[in-house]
Amino acid sequence: MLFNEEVFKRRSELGGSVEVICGSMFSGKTEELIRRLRRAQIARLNVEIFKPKTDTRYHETEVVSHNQNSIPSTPVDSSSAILLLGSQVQVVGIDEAQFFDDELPNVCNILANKGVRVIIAGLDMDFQGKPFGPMPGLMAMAESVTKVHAVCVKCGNEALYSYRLVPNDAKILLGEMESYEPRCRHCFGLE
Ligand SMILES: Nc1ncnc2c1ncn2[C@@H]1O[C@H](COP(=O)(O)OP(=O)(O)O)[C@@H](O)[C@H]1O
Ligand SMILES: Cc1cn([C@H]2C[C@H](O)[C@@H](COP(=O)(O)O)O2)c(=O)[nH]c1=O
Ligand SMILES: [Zn+2]
Repeated sequence: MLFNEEVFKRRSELGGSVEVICGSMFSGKTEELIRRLRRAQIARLNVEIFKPKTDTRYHETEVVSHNQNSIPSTPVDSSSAILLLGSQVQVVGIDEAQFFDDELPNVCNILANKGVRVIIAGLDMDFQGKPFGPMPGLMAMAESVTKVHAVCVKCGNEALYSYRLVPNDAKILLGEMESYEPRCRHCFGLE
């Protein structure tokens, strides 16, 4: 292997990183993910985007924001599929990360150590305000964590919780405004 290829290989392996975008529903997580991924595509980097097969809310294959902004993605049923399909590219995007299995932090670590820039969006808390799936592990090992906020529908302050409007105790319940509304710390405690 020529010296410059070796240097490039080392430098590209050094270029890996994990970025997490988290917050409540309607806080702009998907919008920010799409923005960062579109910039990588403009920079002509090899980008692969994944979402959990369970997320069929707006579209079967596309990542879609509440503003109907969208970007093509590959639905997968496990984090190991991301490792398989994402290790030959420069940038990997993951939406709805809260729905993935607990192996996702390890998968993202392996990808970043191979030089991949990994950008992840997901709910940090569920409707009860509890940590959601692999999100705590992802936030712990990330170079950067960006917490975004929605507007509390009750009082207009910054919202960090997703209040469930319907009587259902299941942790996973797909939905949008008919089932959830963003609330601040004070209003989350109200009926
Ligand atoms: N209460 C709210 N606070 C902030 N944005 C809201 C609210 N309700 C609806 N939105 C819309 O949701 C968009 C964010 O959508 P999206 O990025 O898909 O959010 P997330 O992925 O965090 O659920 C905002 O740009 C805004 O147009
Ligand atoms: C709080 C909460 C949400 N969900 C579901 C509802 C939506 O389908 C997604 C989150 O979507 P968004 O991109 O953040 O708007 O997750 C859930 O299943 N369980 C919950 O506790
Ligand atoms: Zn409030």
